[in-house]
Amino acid sequence: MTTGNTQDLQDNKVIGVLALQGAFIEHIQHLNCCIDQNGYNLNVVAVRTAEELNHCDALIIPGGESTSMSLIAQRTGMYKPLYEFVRNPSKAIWGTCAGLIYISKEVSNEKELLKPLELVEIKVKRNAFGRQAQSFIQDCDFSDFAPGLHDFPTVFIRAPVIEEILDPKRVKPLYTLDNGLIVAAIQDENILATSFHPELADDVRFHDWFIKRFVIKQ
Ligand SMILES: NC(=O)CC[C@H](N)C(=O)O
Repeated sequence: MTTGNTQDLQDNKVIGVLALQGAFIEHIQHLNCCIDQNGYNLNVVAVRTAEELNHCDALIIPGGESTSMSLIAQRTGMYKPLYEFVRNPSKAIWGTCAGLIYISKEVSNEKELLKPLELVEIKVKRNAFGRQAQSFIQDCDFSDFAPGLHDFPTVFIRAPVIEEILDPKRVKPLYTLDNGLIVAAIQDENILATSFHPELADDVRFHDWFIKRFVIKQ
């Protein structure tokens, strides 16, 4: 019998972090910190194989280099398992930076060799702020969609932006910078895309919001 309490909702759910390339260790560390701080009954695993993927209830695709991530996925036979997994509406999916690019439907530039999962109905522009030297951190107030998430130190490293929402019925923008660039969006109720790297901030509140909103659905 489910009492409907948080414990039942958590019951050993597994959050996978795609570990083919990029900042997957930092995501794992942030998630485990949230689990330690809140006593969530959750597990976090690095995902490199279809077998590991199949045990997951959620998948985070980290920042890094999307062309490399894409080539490694193809060469390791992970493209098809990932393509199918992310289309399961019972799974929570979160792409950060290169991960946002990798789950997008269309990429408007630097798309040679890139084979995205074409999940999220958006067109993205890679390296939209310029090169590494133009990377930046700014405090953002995400409290409109994430209660209490004020003044979050938001890290943009050679970040993409969402140039166009291809299906506004399914995709809603969550955050737009003062210059009008969309840097966070949600598709349906289970897919999150962010241009920035919460895993590189010395602050786990964004990951805790992801766990509550997308995984245990508190
Ligand atoms: N920090 C990042 O993930 C950068 C993304 C990278 N510039 C790309 O286009 O794939």
